[in-house]
Parts: sequence; C-alpha cells; structure tokens
Amino acid sequence: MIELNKVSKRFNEALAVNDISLRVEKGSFCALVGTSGCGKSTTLRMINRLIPHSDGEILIDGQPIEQLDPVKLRRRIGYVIQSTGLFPHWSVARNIALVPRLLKWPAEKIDARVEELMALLGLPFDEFVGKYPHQLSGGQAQRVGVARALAADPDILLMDEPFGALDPLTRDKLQEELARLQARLHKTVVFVTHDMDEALKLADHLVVMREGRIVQQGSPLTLLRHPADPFVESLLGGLERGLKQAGLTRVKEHMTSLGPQVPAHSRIPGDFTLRQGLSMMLRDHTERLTVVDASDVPIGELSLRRLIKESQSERGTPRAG
Ligand SMILES: Nc1ncnc2c1ncn2[C@@H]1O[C@H](COP(=O)(O)OP(=O)(O)OP(=O)(O)O)[C@@H](O)[C@H]1O
Repeated sequence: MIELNKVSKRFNEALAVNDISLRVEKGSFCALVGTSGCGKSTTLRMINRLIPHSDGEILIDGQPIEQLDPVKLRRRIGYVIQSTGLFPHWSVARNIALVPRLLKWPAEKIDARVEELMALLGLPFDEFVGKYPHQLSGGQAQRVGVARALAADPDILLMDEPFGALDPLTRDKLQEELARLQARLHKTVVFVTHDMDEALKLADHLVVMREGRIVQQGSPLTLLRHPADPFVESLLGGLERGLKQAGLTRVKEHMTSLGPQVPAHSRIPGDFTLRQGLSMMLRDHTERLTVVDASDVPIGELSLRRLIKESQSERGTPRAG
C-alpha cells in the first residue's frame, strides 16, 4: 500500500505539489489525471524517491520512504515512462533483464524470466530476443519497457504516460493488455495520464489534480456521477459524461425482471455495457431491449424510460470527495 499524507514539493519557491493526501490500496490501480504541469509526474517521482518531497510523509507498506534505501526501493518498484528509457545498445533480452542482473539472480533464472515476460507481453521470443530498441515500433518498445518494469516481480508499478506517444489503435490495444495483465497480477499501480478516457478505462481509483492540488478523488463512477466542480466535469467530457458513465456499467445491472411473456425486442447480452445498450436502442429505433445470458436465454429487460428514472433519482445522492 502507498500512502501520501499532506505531501508538498517545492522547486525553489514554486509549489509543484501542494499538500496532497492519497492512499493507494494494495492491488488497486490509481490514475492521476490533470492538465499539463499540475504535478502528476512530480507526485509519481516522489514515490520512488527520484525527487525528494519537501513536506509531509510518504509511506510504503506503512514505512516512511526516507527510511528505505533509495536504490533498494527502486528495485522494488517497477517504473515505466513514455520514452521507455531502454538502453539503445542493449538487446531486448538484456534490457528486460536489467533489474534481475542487478539483483544477481542466477543466469538460468534470468533467462527463464525473460522468456516468461516476453510471452506475457506478446513479444514472440525468437523474433524479438536479439533485437535492439531502434528496431522496434513504439508499441513494441513500450511492451519491452513494461516487461522490464515487471522483471523482478515488484509489488508496485509506477507508470508515467506510458502510452502517450503511441497511435490511437496501438494505445487502445496496450491499454486492454494492461487491464488484462492487472486482472491477473494485481500490482499496486499509480498511472499518470492526461487522457481521461484512458484513466476511466484502467483505474479503480481516480485522482484529479489541478495546480499541484487534488481537486477530487474516488472511483471512476463516483466522479462521473458527482463531479466536484466544473473543472472536473469538463475533464470528464462535459456532455459526454453520461455516455462515459454508461460505458462503465453493465446492462445486467440495470435490467428489470421479465414478465411471463418474453417480448420480441432486440436482444443484448447482459455483460455488454449500458453504452452499447443505448446505441442498440438508437440503431433499432426501440426503447426496450431483451437482455440475454451467454446462452442467449432471456434473463431481463432494459428500458430507456426506467434508465432515465434511475438517473433522476441518482441526482439527489451526496457528492463523494
Ligand atoms: N526539476 C524541476 N525543477 C523546477 N521545476 C520543476 C521541476 N520539475 C517539475 N517542475 C515544475 O513543477 C510543476 C509540475 O510539473 P510536473 O512535471 O509534475 O507536471 P505534470 O502534471 O506531470 O505535467 P505534464 O502532464 O506536462 O507532464 C510544473 O510547473 C513544472 O514546471
């Protein structure tokens, strides 16, 4: 677990990070979002002591980080950055093996780990093991960067705009793969991005920063439902907010039970998102859909009228900060 209590960072007189408190539970995925210069990267770099904090305390598993040896600490924490930071004259295998070598693992254990990580990150071993960074596409280099960060199996992963330089399709694909990896590995992740859609897709805890301060934090759905102020609302896409929220909920969470007769509406699997349900209603000119399970057996009904009623009653719910 990572805890920041009233942490600030001053560069000369300028406050880059101003009195922030934040808790990232073990195994959770926290995204720091905000406009350029709001202090996201500085926050991340204070966690692995690349930058010392000026005030407050930062704890890792309950221990203040200044009590931990910075080199040992960094080996316990995987770090992925936008420019990958791969060594240009080292092969893919050697780059991935960086930390295990520093930790003096036996050669066979390192080789096995490199092979395992390349498979995990979708890099065919024979094709990539001997390649050098300049022979890789941006997406492949970023996969190597993630493999390297995971090499010594750290509990914590810090990621600073890792997909920022990639084209939208490659970016989408790597986001999906990261979500899949996280579901399997349960790392404690702090992920910096200025792309709210990326944050909504990946995070279970969202932290919005502005001018060095945290303006709101909570689950993606909480922020979408109850943005604290117009700034958070505009970051969340203003008018698009409703659809983004619908993209995070499943049809089956909103269905009502079926009567004795199954109506002949279009069918939608219960695991589809509400956003897909709304899109289907528009496409098929209907206000109702029949919800089905994985075997196409009807299990409920989705009604536009009821969805609107639900969202009206949600409006009265208090805001979470
Ligand atoms: N080493 C440094 N010396 C002086 N000022 C710095 C230093 N590093 C960052 N800053 C300043 O601290 C503030 C926060 O920077 P930071 O890089 O953390 O923002 P960011 O939210 O990550 O921005 P971006 O999304 O553009 O990367 C900025 O005003 C920046 O100019």
